[in-house]
Amino acid sequence: MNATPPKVLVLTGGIGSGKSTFARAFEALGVPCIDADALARTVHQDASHPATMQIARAFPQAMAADGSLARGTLRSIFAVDPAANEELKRILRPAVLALADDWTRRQQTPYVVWESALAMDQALPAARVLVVDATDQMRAARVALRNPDWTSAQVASIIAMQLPRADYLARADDVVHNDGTLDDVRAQTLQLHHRYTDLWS
Ligand SMILES: CC(C)(COP(=O)(O)OP(=O)(O)OC[C@H]1O[C@@H](n2cnc3c(N)ncnc32)[C@H](O)[C@@H]1O)[C@@H](O)C(=O)NCCC(=O)NCCS
Ligand SMILES: Nc1ncnc2c1ncn2[C@@H]1O[C@H](COP(=O)(O)OP(=O)(O)OP(=O)(O)O)[C@@H](O)[C@H]1O
Repeated sequence: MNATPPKVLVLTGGIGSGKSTFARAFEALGVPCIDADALARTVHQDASHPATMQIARAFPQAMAADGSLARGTLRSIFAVDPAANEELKRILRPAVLALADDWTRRQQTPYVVWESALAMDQALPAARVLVVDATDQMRAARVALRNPDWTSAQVASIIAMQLPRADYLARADDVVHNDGTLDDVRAQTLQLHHRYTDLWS
Protein backbone atom coordinates (compact mmCIF):
# COMPACT_ATOMS: atom_id res chain seq x y z
CA MET A 1 0.00 0.00 0.00
CA ASN A 2 1.31 3.46 -0.99
CA ALA A 3 1.55 6.02 1.88
CA THR A 4 0.81 8.89 -0.52
CA PRO A 5 -1.70 7.63 -3.06
CA PRO A 6 -1.06 8.61 -6.68
CA LYS A 7 -2.79 11.66 -8.14
CA VAL A 8 -5.85 10.80 -10.22
CA LEU A 9 -6.01 12.03 -13.80
CA VAL A 10 -9.60 11.64 -14.96
CA LEU A 11 -9.70 10.84 -18.68
CA THR A 12 -13.12 11.55 -20.05
CA GLY A 13 -15.08 12.39 -23.18
CA GLY A 14 -18.21 11.18 -24.92
CA ILE A 15 -18.76 7.71 -26.29
CA GLY A 16 -16.29 6.88 -29.05
CA SER A 17 -14.18 10.00 -28.51
CA GLY A 18 -11.06 7.88 -28.01
CA LYS A 19 -10.65 7.57 -24.23
CA SER A 20 -9.46 3.96 -24.41
CA THR A 21 -7.11 4.81 -27.26
CA PHE A 22 -5.47 7.53 -25.14
CA ALA A 23 -5.48 5.25 -22.09
CA ARG A 24 -3.46 2.66 -24.08
CA ALA A 25 -0.98 5.45 -24.97
CA PHE A 26 -0.59 6.41 -21.29
CA GLU A 27 -0.14 2.72 -20.41
CA ALA A 28 2.62 2.44 -23.00
CA LEU A 29 4.44 5.15 -21.03
CA GLY A 30 4.09 3.15 -17.81
CA VAL A 31 1.07 4.97 -16.36
CA PRO A 32 -1.45 2.60 -14.73
CA CYS A 33 -4.94 3.07 -16.17
CA ILE A 34 -8.32 1.86 -15.03
CA ASP A 35 -11.57 1.89 -17.00
CA ALA A 36 -14.83 2.57 -15.16
CA ASP A 37 -16.76 0.61 -17.81
CA ALA A 38 -14.55 -2.43 -17.16
CA LEU A 39 -15.09 -2.09 -13.41
CA ALA A 40 -18.85 -1.83 -14.01
CA ARG A 41 -18.58 -5.03 -16.06
CA THR A 42 -16.85 -6.90 -13.23
CA VAL A 43 -19.72 -5.86 -10.98
CA HIS A 44 -22.32 -7.01 -13.56
CA GLN A 45 -20.65 -10.41 -13.82
CA ASP A 46 -20.62 -10.99 -10.06
CA ALA A 47 -24.07 -12.31 -9.24
CA SER A 48 -23.37 -12.05 -5.51
CA HIS A 49 -22.36 -8.36 -5.57
CA PRO A 50 -24.96 -6.24 -3.71
CA ALA A 51 -25.07 -3.72 -6.60
CA THR A 52 -25.76 -6.52 -9.10
CA MET A 53 -28.59 -7.85 -6.97
CA GLN A 54 -30.02 -4.34 -6.63
CA ILE A 55 -29.86 -3.77 -10.42
CA ALA A 56 -31.47 -7.18 -11.03
CA ARG A 57 -34.34 -6.16 -8.73
CA ALA A 58 -34.73 -2.80 -10.51
CA PHE A 59 -34.41 -4.28 -14.03
CA PRO A 60 -35.50 -7.95 -13.76
CA GLN A 61 -35.60 -8.32 -17.55
CA ALA A 62 -31.80 -7.80 -17.60
CA MET A 63 -31.00 -10.67 -15.22
CA ALA A 64 -29.38 -13.70 -16.86
CA ALA A 65 -30.10 -17.26 -15.68
CA ASP A 66 -26.91 -17.33 -13.56
CA GLY A 67 -27.84 -14.10 -11.72
CA SER A 68 -25.32 -11.94 -13.60
CA LEU A 69 -26.56 -9.07 -15.78
CA ALA A 70 -27.08 -9.16 -19.55
CA ARG A 71 -25.33 -5.97 -20.64
CA GLY A 72 -26.94 -5.83 -24.10
CA THR A 73 -30.40 -5.85 -22.51
CA LEU A 74 -29.33 -3.29 -19.93
CA ARG A 75 -27.89 -1.05 -22.64
CA SER A 76 -31.11 -1.27 -24.68
CA ILE A 77 -33.04 -0.15 -21.59
CA PHE A 78 -30.85 2.71 -20.43
CA ALA A 79 -30.18 4.04 -23.95
CA VAL A 80 -33.84 4.99 -24.41
CA ASP A 81 -34.88 5.75 -20.83
CA PRO A 82 -33.13 8.60 -18.97
CA ALA A 83 -34.78 7.65 -15.65
CA ALA A 84 -33.49 4.07 -15.98
CA ASN A 85 -30.06 5.47 -16.82
CA GLU A 86 -30.03 7.58 -13.66
CA GLU A 87 -31.12 4.61 -11.55
CA LEU A 88 -28.43 2.37 -13.06
CA LYS A 89 -25.72 4.96 -12.42
CA ARG A 90 -26.98 5.66 -8.90
CA ILE A 91 -26.60 1.98 -7.99
CA LEU A 92 -23.32 1.35 -9.82
CA ARG A 93 -21.40 4.51 -8.97
CA PRO A 94 -20.47 3.72 -5.34
CA ALA A 95 -19.41 0.18 -6.27
CA VAL A 96 -17.26 1.39 -9.18
CA LEU A 97 -15.72 4.23 -7.16
CA ALA A 98 -14.82 1.91 -4.30
CA LEU A 99 -13.04 -0.47 -6.70
CA ALA A 100 -11.22 2.42 -8.42
CA ASP A 101 -10.12 3.94 -5.14
CA ASP A 102 -8.88 0.61 -3.80
CA TRP A 103 -6.91 -0.02 -7.02
CA THR A 104 -5.41 3.51 -6.96
CA ARG A 105 -4.06 3.05 -3.45
CA ARG A 106 -2.17 -0.03 -4.60
CA GLN A 107 -0.30 1.78 -7.43
CA GLN A 108 3.21 3.14 -6.96
CA THR A 109 3.41 5.78 -9.70
CA PRO A 110 3.10 9.59 -9.30
CA TYR A 111 -0.25 9.50 -11.07
CA VAL A 112 -2.82 7.08 -12.46
CA VAL A 113 -5.54 7.43 -15.09
CA TRP A 114 -9.22 6.83 -14.47
CA GLU A 115 -11.11 6.51 -17.74
CA SER A 116 -14.86 7.14 -17.76
CA ALA A 117 -17.45 8.74 -20.02
CA LEU A 118 -19.51 9.53 -16.96
CA ALA A 119 -16.78 11.25 -14.97
CA MET A 120 -18.41 14.67 -15.19
CA ASP A 121 -21.60 13.45 -13.56
CA GLN A 122 -20.11 13.41 -10.14
CA ALA A 123 -17.49 14.86 -7.84
CA LEU A 124 -14.43 12.67 -8.29
CA PRO A 125 -11.11 12.90 -6.45
CA ALA A 126 -9.52 14.25 -9.64
CA ALA A 127 -6.23 16.15 -9.58
CA ARG A 128 -6.90 17.10 -13.20
CA VAL A 129 -9.53 16.35 -15.85
CA LEU A 130 -8.33 15.51 -19.35
CA VAL A 131 -11.04 15.60 -22.02
CA VAL A 132 -10.73 13.72 -25.29
CA ASP A 133 -12.53 15.73 -27.94
CA ALA A 134 -13.86 14.64 -31.35
CA THR A 135 -16.87 15.64 -33.41
CA ASP A 136 -20.18 13.81 -32.84
CA GLN A 137 -20.04 12.52 -36.43
CA MET A 138 -16.54 11.10 -35.99
CA ARG A 139 -17.54 9.47 -32.69
CA ALA A 140 -20.70 7.88 -34.15
CA ALA A 141 -18.71 6.53 -37.12
CA ARG A 142 -16.01 5.05 -34.87
CA VAL A 143 -18.52 3.38 -32.54
CA ALA A 144 -20.41 1.94 -35.53
CA LEU A 145 -17.15 0.39 -36.76
CA ARG A 146 -16.17 -0.90 -33.31
CA ASN A 147 -19.61 -2.24 -32.31
CA PRO A 148 -21.34 -3.51 -35.47
CA ASP A 149 -24.09 -5.11 -33.34
CA TRP A 150 -25.20 -1.76 -31.86
CA THR A 151 -27.94 0.00 -33.81
CA SER A 152 -27.21 3.53 -35.07
CA ALA A 153 -30.31 4.67 -33.14
CA GLN A 154 -28.76 3.32 -29.91
CA VAL A 155 -25.49 5.13 -30.59
CA ALA A 156 -27.32 8.38 -31.37
CA SER A 157 -29.41 8.03 -28.26
CA ILE A 158 -26.37 7.45 -26.01
CA ILE A 159 -24.68 10.52 -27.53
CA ALA A 160 -27.84 12.53 -26.85
CA MET A 161 -27.99 11.26 -23.25
CA GLN A 162 -24.38 12.14 -22.46
CA LEU A 163 -23.16 15.67 -21.83
CA PRO A 164 -22.87 17.84 -24.95
CA ARG A 165 -19.35 18.22 -26.31
CA ALA A 166 -19.18 21.85 -25.10
CA ASP A 167 -19.96 20.79 -21.51
CA TYR A 168 -17.08 18.31 -21.45
CA LEU A 169 -14.77 21.01 -22.83
CA ALA A 170 -15.97 23.60 -20.31
CA ARG A 171 -14.90 21.40 -17.41
CA ALA A 172 -11.55 20.30 -18.83
CA ASP A 173 -8.20 21.20 -17.31
CA ASP A 174 -6.56 19.81 -20.45
CA VAL A 175 -7.94 18.82 -23.86
CA VAL A 176 -6.65 16.45 -26.53
CA HIS A 177 -8.16 16.45 -30.02
CA ASN A 178 -8.61 13.01 -31.48
CA ASP A 179 -9.04 13.90 -35.14
CA GLY A 180 -5.74 12.59 -36.45
CA THR A 181 -3.72 9.40 -36.56
CA LEU A 182 -2.57 7.10 -33.76
CA ASP A 183 0.85 8.78 -34.06
CA ASP A 184 -0.87 12.07 -33.18
CA VAL A 185 -2.43 10.34 -30.15
CA ARG A 186 0.97 9.13 -28.98
CA ALA A 187 2.61 12.55 -29.51
CA GLN A 188 -0.08 14.40 -27.51
CA THR A 189 0.09 11.80 -24.74
CA LEU A 190 3.87 12.04 -24.45
CA GLN A 191 3.71 15.84 -24.15
CA LEU A 192 1.07 15.62 -21.40
CA HIS A 193 2.95 12.85 -19.61
CA HIS A 194 6.01 15.11 -19.33
CA ARG A 195 3.85 17.88 -17.86
CA TYR A 196 2.10 15.60 -15.36
CA THR A 197 5.37 14.01 -14.31
CA ASP A 198 6.87 17.46 -13.66
CA LEU A 199 3.77 18.48 -11.74
CA TRP A 200 3.35 15.39 -9.56
CA SER A 201 6.74 13.73 -9.08
C1 LIG B 1 -25.06 -0.06 -19.82
C2 LIG B 1 -23.93 -1.07 -19.81
C3 LIG B 1 -24.39 -2.31 -19.10
C4 LIG B 1 -23.56 -1.40 -21.27
O1 LIG B 1 -22.43 -2.25 -21.29
P1 LIG B 1 -21.65 -2.54 -22.67
O2 LIG B 1 -20.60 -3.56 -22.37
O3 LIG B 1 -22.64 -2.85 -23.74
O4 LIG B 1 -21.00 -1.16 -23.05
P2 LIG B 1 -19.76 -0.42 -22.35
O5 LIG B 1 -19.75 -0.67 -20.89
O6 LIG B 1 -18.53 -0.74 -23.13
O7 LIG B 1 -20.13 1.12 -22.55
C5 LIG B 1 -19.85 1.76 -23.78
C6 LIG B 1 -20.03 3.24 -23.65
O8 LIG B 1 -21.41 3.54 -23.44
C7 LIG B 1 -21.48 4.72 -22.70
N1 LIG B 1 -22.26 4.50 -21.46
C8 LIG B 1 -22.25 3.41 -20.68
N2 LIG B 1 -23.10 3.56 -19.67
C9 LIG B 1 -23.65 4.77 -19.83
C10 LIG B 1 -24.62 5.50 -19.12
N3 LIG B 1 -25.19 4.96 -18.03
N4 LIG B 1 -24.98 6.73 -19.57
C11 LIG B 1 -24.43 7.25 -20.68
N5 LIG B 1 -23.49 6.60 -21.40
C12 LIG B 1 -23.12 5.39 -20.98
C13 LIG B 1 -20.07 5.11 -22.33
O9 LIG B 1 -19.55 6.03 -23.28
C14 LIG B 1 -19.34 3.83 -22.44
O10 LIG B 1 -17.98 4.03 -22.59
C15 LIG B 1 -22.69 -0.53 -19.07
O11 LIG B 1 -22.05 0.44 -19.87
C16 LIG B 1 -23.02 0.10 -17.74
O12 LIG B 1 -23.22 -0.59 -16.78
N6 LIG B 1 -23.04 1.43 -17.71
C17 LIG B 1 -23.23 2.17 -16.47
C18 LIG B 1 -21.88 2.57 -15.96
C19 LIG B 1 -21.98 3.32 -14.67
O13 LIG B 1 -23.02 3.75 -14.23
N7 LIG B 1 -20.83 3.46 -14.07
C20 LIG B 1 -20.77 4.08 -12.80
C21 LIG B 1 -20.22 5.44 -12.88
S1 LIG B 1 -18.50 5.57 -12.67
N1 LIG C 1 -7.00 8.44 -33.77
C1 LIG C 1 -7.61 7.30 -34.11
N2 LIG C 1 -7.35 6.71 -35.30
C2 LIG C 1 -7.99 5.58 -35.68
N3 LIG C 1 -8.93 4.94 -34.93
C3 LIG C 1 -9.22 5.48 -33.74
C4 LIG C 1 -8.59 6.67 -33.26
N4 LIG C 1 -9.10 6.96 -32.04
C5 LIG C 1 -10.01 6.00 -31.77
N5 LIG C 1 -10.09 5.11 -32.77
C6 LIG C 1 -10.97 3.93 -32.83
O1 LIG C 1 -12.30 4.39 -32.60
C7 LIG C 1 -13.00 3.52 -31.73
C8 LIG C 1 -13.45 4.30 -30.49
O2 LIG C 1 -12.29 4.66 -29.74
P1 LIG C 1 -12.19 4.31 -28.19
O3 LIG C 1 -12.69 2.92 -27.92
O4 LIG C 1 -10.80 4.66 -27.76
O5 LIG C 1 -13.24 5.38 -27.63
P2 LIG C 1 -13.83 5.52 -26.16
O6 LIG C 1 -13.99 6.98 -25.92
O7 LIG C 1 -13.01 4.75 -25.20
O8 LIG C 1 -15.24 4.85 -26.38
P3 LIG C 1 -16.34 4.37 -25.28
O9 LIG C 1 -16.87 5.58 -24.60
O10 LIG C 1 -17.37 3.70 -26.11
O11 LIG C 1 -15.64 3.41 -24.36
C9 LIG C 1 -12.07 2.37 -31.41
O12 LIG C 1 -12.36 1.31 -32.28
C10 LIG C 1 -10.68 2.94 -31.72
O13 LIG C 1 -9.77 1.95 -32.11
